[in-house]
Amino acid sequence: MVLADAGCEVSLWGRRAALAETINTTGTNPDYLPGVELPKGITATADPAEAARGADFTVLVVPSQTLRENLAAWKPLLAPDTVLVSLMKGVELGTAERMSEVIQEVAEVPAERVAVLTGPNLAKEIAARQPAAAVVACVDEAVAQRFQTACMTPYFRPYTNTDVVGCELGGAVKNVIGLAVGIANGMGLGDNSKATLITRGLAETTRLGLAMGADPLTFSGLAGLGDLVATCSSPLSRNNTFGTNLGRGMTLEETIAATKQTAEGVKSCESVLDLARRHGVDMPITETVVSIVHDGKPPIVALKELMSRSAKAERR
Ligand SMILES: NC(=O)c1ccc[n+]([C@@H]2O[C@H](COP(=O)([O-])OP(=O)(O)OC[C@H]3O[C@@H](n4cnc5c(N)ncnc54)[C@H](O)[C@@H]3O)[C@@H](O)[C@H]2O)c1
Ligand SMILES: O=P(O)(O)OC[C@H](O)CO
Repeated sequence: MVLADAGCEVSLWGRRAALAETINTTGTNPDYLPGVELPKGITATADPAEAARGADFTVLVVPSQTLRENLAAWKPLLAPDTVLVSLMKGVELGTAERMSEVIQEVAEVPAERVAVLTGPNLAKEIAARQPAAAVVACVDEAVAQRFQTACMTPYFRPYTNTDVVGCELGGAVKNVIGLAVGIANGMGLGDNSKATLITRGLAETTRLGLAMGADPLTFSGLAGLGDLVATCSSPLSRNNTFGTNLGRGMTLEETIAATKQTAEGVKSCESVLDLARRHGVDMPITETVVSIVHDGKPPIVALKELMSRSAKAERR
């Protein structure tokens, strides 16, 4: 929608031919954005070759854990010199790779051909054309500027950044902190507790970023604090809602069954913890989320353990 509103010709791929046909004939996507009229200039197709043909930008947005498999199939179809843009906010399980790393590896393209769009961008609010800002990150600033121009509209304001590592970590770790805040919310905890999780969550994100060569200032920007605030305060966030259901006492199976869309933090909390361990970084909130979501630790027990850690200085 944003690209079409910005004047681009958009070819949208989806797995289901019937849904692509509905989008083309009704100008709406009733399964994902009911009641929203899509702009002219979007053509949907279930044929990836048709979607990829001649594209200046190939925008990738599937669940993070399926990207490698999807992109391997699409690689022969990509237009020469196309810039691959990731909208995904996850870290791959097993490899602990960021999405731009998976893209470079699978598509065999240099970092200069890969950009990331991230920031406080809850889909339903964007679809309602409510004002929002975002970050386009690429190691090549000129490439980031090209995509910035391609997606700038009166309601969508993208900034550029060359710190791809920081921008991607901000997007992936905020989902884990969103789960933690949701759990606190579901347990009936108040705003002091949630503000503590957000602030200390940002501290552990920044520690990981520093260890991985990111610019610490990125984390006080849209990809860090901005997205953290949106995710941790909105019931529209799938990660936040997932955590709230767990905190209210639903089992993991019940919570998964109640979640219709992708809550990236559920899988990425494990890969973020993997990254932290590889880089020797302490991420106690992430560790707590993993223990609740994957090891079945009752939230009340995990909370007690988190609060009884040894005393520390705020900044180390
Ligand atoms: N929805 C948002 O507000 C939002 C905002 C910014 C970024 N993102 C990111 O976008 C990514 C995707 O999330 P989403 O909101 O689109 O999720 P979603 O669950 O709404 O949609 C995922 C889409 O991927 C398809 N899909 C599922 N498995 C697939 C597979 N194996 N191969 C191909 N397609 C598959 C689904 O059919 C669906 O159309 C995530 O990384 C998320 O963090 C989402
Ligand atoms: O619904 P969530 O939790 O995946 O969050 C959506 C976006 O990432 C918010 O910027």
